[in-house]
Amino acid sequence: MTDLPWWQQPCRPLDATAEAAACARQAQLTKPAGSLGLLETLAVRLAAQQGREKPQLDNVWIAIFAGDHGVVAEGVSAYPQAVTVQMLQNFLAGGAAISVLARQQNAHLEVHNLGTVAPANLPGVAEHGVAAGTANFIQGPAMTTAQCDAALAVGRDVAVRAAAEGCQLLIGGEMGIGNTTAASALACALLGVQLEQLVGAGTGLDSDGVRRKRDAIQRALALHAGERDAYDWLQRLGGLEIAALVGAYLGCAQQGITVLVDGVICTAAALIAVRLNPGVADWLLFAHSGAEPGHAPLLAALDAQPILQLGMRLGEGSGAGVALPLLRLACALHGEMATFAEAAVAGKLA
Ligand SMILES: O=C(O)c1ccc[n+]([C@@H]2O[C@H](COP(=O)([O-])O)[C@@H](O)[C@H]2O)c1
Ligand SMILES: Cc1cc2nc[nH]c2cc1C
Repeated sequence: MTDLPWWQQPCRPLDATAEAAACARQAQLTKPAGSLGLLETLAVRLAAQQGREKPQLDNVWIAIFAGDHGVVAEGVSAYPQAVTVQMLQNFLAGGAAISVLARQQNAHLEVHNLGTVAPANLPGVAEHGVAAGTANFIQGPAMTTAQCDAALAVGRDVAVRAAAEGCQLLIGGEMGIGNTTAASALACALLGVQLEQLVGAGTGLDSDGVRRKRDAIQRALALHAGERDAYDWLQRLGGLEIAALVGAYLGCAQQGITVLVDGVICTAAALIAVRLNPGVADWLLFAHSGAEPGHAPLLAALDAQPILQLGMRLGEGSGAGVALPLLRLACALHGEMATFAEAAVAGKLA
C-alpha cells in the first residue's frame, strides 16, 4: 500500500447507512415516488457522501487552476495566449462569470496559476510556477513527469486544505488558452473515438482553425501512439491546469469532499482521475453537458447524468456554478418537505 503513489491510495467509501436513511426518507415525502427525478438521486448521493440523512451545502469552494499551452503555436485558439493571465486578474477583480456566480452564492473562490508563459504577479493569485506553460505536444510530451507530479500535488493540496476547513463541495475551474485542444486530444486517446467527433471550435475558431486544431491533434496522436495508461496520456497530452484538476478530484475523493465537475476540460480530467483510481467516481457529480463536441462522449464514458444542458462552453467552473443552486434546492427539498404522516396526506393506493 505504501509503495503506491498517493493518487492510488484508497478513496473515502460512501456511507451506506446514511444512503439507506435518505432513500427511506425520500419514499415518505409528500410526492409521488420518483417525481423529483434527478433531484432525488442527487440528494441521496449527497447523503451517502456526507454521511448524514439530510445533506447540506453551506461550505462550497471554487478553485480555478490556470496554465498555458505550447500547442497554441499551431494556431488552435481563437484568442491570444495573453488572455490566460488577463482573465486571472478578472477573476479576482470580480468581473468574470465565475466571480459573479461565486459572489451570488457565497462560495469561496481561489485562483491557482500552475504556469503561464509569464507569471501573473497578481496579489491573490497563488503562483506555483511549475513551468512556463506546457511544451508543444506535437513535438514531444507536454510535461515532464516531475512537472506532471508537481501539478497533481497542487490540486491534491487544495483538497486537503478544503477538507480541513469543512468544505462540503468543490468546483474545479480551469483557465488556459488552447486547453480544448489538450482536452480533445486526451478524449481521443482515452476513448479511442474518431478525432472528427471530438474536436470543436473551443472559444470560437472558424473552419480553418478547426482544421488546424484537428491536424495538430492528429500529429500528436501519431507521435505519442502506443499502449499507455491514464498517467502517461495526461503527461504527454494534458496541461498543467488539467493535471491540477485531476489531483484535486483525487484528493477530494480521498478526503470525502463532493466534486461538481464543470465543462469538457474538467470532464477529461475527471475521466483521467477515475482511470487512475476508480473510487473517485463515487464523489463526482456532473454539472452540465456543454457545446464542445468532446463533452458528451466523455460524460458517457463516465456514465454521468449531467444536471443541465444549456449549450455552455465557457469553462472557468461556470457550468458548475450555474448547477449549484439546483443541488442546494435538492438538499432543501429532501430536508424540509413534510412526510405523508406529518402532513396527513394519504399515500399511494395499494
Ligand atoms: O468548459 C468548457 O466546456 C469549455 C469549452 C470551450 C472553451 N472553454 C474555455 O476556453 C478556453 C479554451 O478554449 P480554446 O479555444 O483556447 O482551446 C479555456 O480557458 C476554457 O476555460 C471551456
Ligand atoms: C475571454 C475568455 C474568458 C474565458 N474564461 C474561460 N476561458 C476563457 C476564454 C476566453 C477567451
